[in-house]
Amino acid sequence: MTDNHPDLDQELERLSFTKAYMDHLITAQEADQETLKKRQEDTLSKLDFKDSSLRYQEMLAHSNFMKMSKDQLENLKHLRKKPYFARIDYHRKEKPDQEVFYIGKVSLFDRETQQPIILDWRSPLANVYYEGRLGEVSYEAHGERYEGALSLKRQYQIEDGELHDFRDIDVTTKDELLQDSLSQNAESRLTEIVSTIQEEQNRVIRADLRRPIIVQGAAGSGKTTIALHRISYFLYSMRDIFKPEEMLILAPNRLFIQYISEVLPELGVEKARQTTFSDFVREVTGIHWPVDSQQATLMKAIESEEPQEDSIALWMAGYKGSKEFKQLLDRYIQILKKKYLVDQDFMMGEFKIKSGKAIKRLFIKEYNYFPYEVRVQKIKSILQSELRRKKKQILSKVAAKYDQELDKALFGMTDPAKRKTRVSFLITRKEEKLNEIKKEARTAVSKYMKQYPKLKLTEVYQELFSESVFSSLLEEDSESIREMRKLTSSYLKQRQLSSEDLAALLYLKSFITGIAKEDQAKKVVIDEAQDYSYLEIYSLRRAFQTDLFTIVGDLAQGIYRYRGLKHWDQLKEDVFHKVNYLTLQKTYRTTIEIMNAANELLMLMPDNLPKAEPVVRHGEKPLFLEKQADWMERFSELLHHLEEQKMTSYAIVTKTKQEAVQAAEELKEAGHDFQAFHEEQGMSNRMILPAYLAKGLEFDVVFLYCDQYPYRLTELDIKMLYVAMTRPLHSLFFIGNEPADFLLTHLDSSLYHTDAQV
Ligand SMILES: Nc1ncnc2c1ncn2[C@@H]1O[C@H](COP(=O)(O)OP(=O)(O)OP(=O)(O)O)[C@@H](O)[C@H]1O
Repeated sequence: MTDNHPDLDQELERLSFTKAYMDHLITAQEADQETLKKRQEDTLSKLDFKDSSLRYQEMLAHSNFMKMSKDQLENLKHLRKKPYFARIDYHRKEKPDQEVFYIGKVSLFDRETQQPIILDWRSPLANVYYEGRLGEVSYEAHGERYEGALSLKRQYQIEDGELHDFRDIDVTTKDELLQDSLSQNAESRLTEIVSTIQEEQNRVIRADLRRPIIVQGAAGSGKTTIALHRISYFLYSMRDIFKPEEMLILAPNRLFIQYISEVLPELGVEKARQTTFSDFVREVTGIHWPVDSQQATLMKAIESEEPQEDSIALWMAGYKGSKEFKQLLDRYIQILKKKYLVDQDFMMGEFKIKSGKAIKRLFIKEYNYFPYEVRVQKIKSILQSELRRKKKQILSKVAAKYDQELDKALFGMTDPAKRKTRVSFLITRKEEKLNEIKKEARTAVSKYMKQYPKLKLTEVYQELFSESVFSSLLEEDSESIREMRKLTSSYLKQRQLSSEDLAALLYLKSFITGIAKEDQAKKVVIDEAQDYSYLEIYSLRRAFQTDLFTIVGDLAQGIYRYRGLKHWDQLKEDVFHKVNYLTLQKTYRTTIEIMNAANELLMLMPDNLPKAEPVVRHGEKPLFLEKQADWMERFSELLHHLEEQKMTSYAIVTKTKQEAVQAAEELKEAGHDFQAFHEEQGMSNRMILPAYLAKGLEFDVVFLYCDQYPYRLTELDIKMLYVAMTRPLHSLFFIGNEPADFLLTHLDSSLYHTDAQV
């Protein structure tokens, strides 16, 4: 603690003042709660079964309000433990004096003076703290730029409402709070980092919210964390326009969703919808056929002896995510569209209500922006209302015509017998005619609408792969394409899908029916975006009709490269307009020693991928442990030693799923209980999982384990190894038969230890 700092008393006083103010608010809120509860009980006691639904609605509104203020109360109590984490002293040019601002997770205003007691970290002025060095600093708010001078940036460590420490940051001192935060242990969840957001990260969070953003960030550079903070910033800045439920977060798998979900309440974004691409498409299309996951395709390819280039499954996955396939779908969509081009006149009996030309025009031109089925519904309403309008006119016209004839007969015919017959004929005929018209009117619209097709998504997709349709759409032909058609066709016949079909289904659906209102998202965040195919992202963009995408990923970790994005230009050029492209090069997760080894591995890859720059934090070099007969004892010793060092979360990462299962059994026999991976089971502090599932996660200690499946010098294996090596925060071990199992022989031997050396 900074015991003899001249500002210590002032800081302690400030904290007490803030806490006292919060206490005052808490007491007031609690009293409000009591009153509300009483009122609710009162209403309830007076309620009887004859009461109107209005009364019930009133009660519901009441209880919602109670819940809201209960949440507010909980938040306030939680906040009291750490009301703020930083302070800035800022002198805005046009103000007479310098002002002091305390920055916290949410703002708090003095109710009487309206002065901020705490400034929200997302507020425009707080940007000065993240961006600014001491000296001249400006900030932008409500479209205006304010100039000023920053004379102090101070960070606080407050725990349970007690001030533990505070430090001033200027250009020369390193950000110690960041160092402290990084040396902590990994819980089985992601944490919130508002107090230590770095400049390059802040730029991503606050980048123009109305433009799509793509972030290429190194492993551990904070992409996931920053993407979530950007949503929080988005919701704060656009709170009048967007609701949290309108946000969609797409994560790579369910395990990952569990991993991020706990940080969401802290950031106020827990109501954002979180799902995977596969679950999302299945839900919006309502297709619940079994789907072969992309992991399954990857695993099969990894476990098989066949060279990956020869795998038809991988080739198919690549093709079905490609731009070529999208173009083929576009041609198919044109064929489907033709089915909707009805151009018959809309008649009610012999009366024309609307010309076929005008109806077709509505479909092609006026309603161009809507999906086909929506256009059809709109045409239906137009026809209904025109019919209603014209029916009246037609009925009175027809009636008038008969009345005229009647007049003629009554007053023009002299022979009474003939007149009688004629009049009675006309009266009956008039009645009949009017009834006929009314009857026609009742069914005219539905009869006309029958001309429009009723397309079923699965059937449409199946039809695409029929030989005649497919070959008519194809620009080039090849053996692989023909095989893909046949395989897909027979798969679909068995009512089965592979995950690569989902993007195409979503794409087709967006043209045919569109996405239901409740499934619409106004802002989309895609994590691990390198693993998405071109068509997956294109179909999402098309389905939501919005450009508000935050896309974060790392091409170096693109283990699904056969299907995923090869470079970001594909999205920048083709999918979005005016993309903001940013990079995150600094990496925060792991130590310099681990990152150096991982960086060197990257160099084995053909693409010229930029190395990640670790922030200054040292640790042990990775250690290779030979899997000899006594390896389990050595492993137990290591675990014991690491536990003494207070490491809490451990993962054993294998290359294949099969190896993970075998290793889990072997370890269990030796008394080490590591939870075998399972997407649904969630995170634990001792896990064993294949590399593809470890993507995005982190642990204090990682053991890369390899017995039967050594990593080969292929792009896919290098990337998987890279993903696995960048998971630990503190320590990395290789357990295998020889260093070559982990391609260590291709790295400089000074980058790692072997068991014999220690
Ligand atoms: N500014 C920061 N202050 C403190 N910790 C940070 C900061 N930025 C990132 N971290 C920490 O670094 C780790 C990596 O962050 P995150 O998982 O978001 O990175 P990522 O880029 O998504 O990683 P990967 O692509 O390897 O999965 C997390 O533990 C996160 O809390």
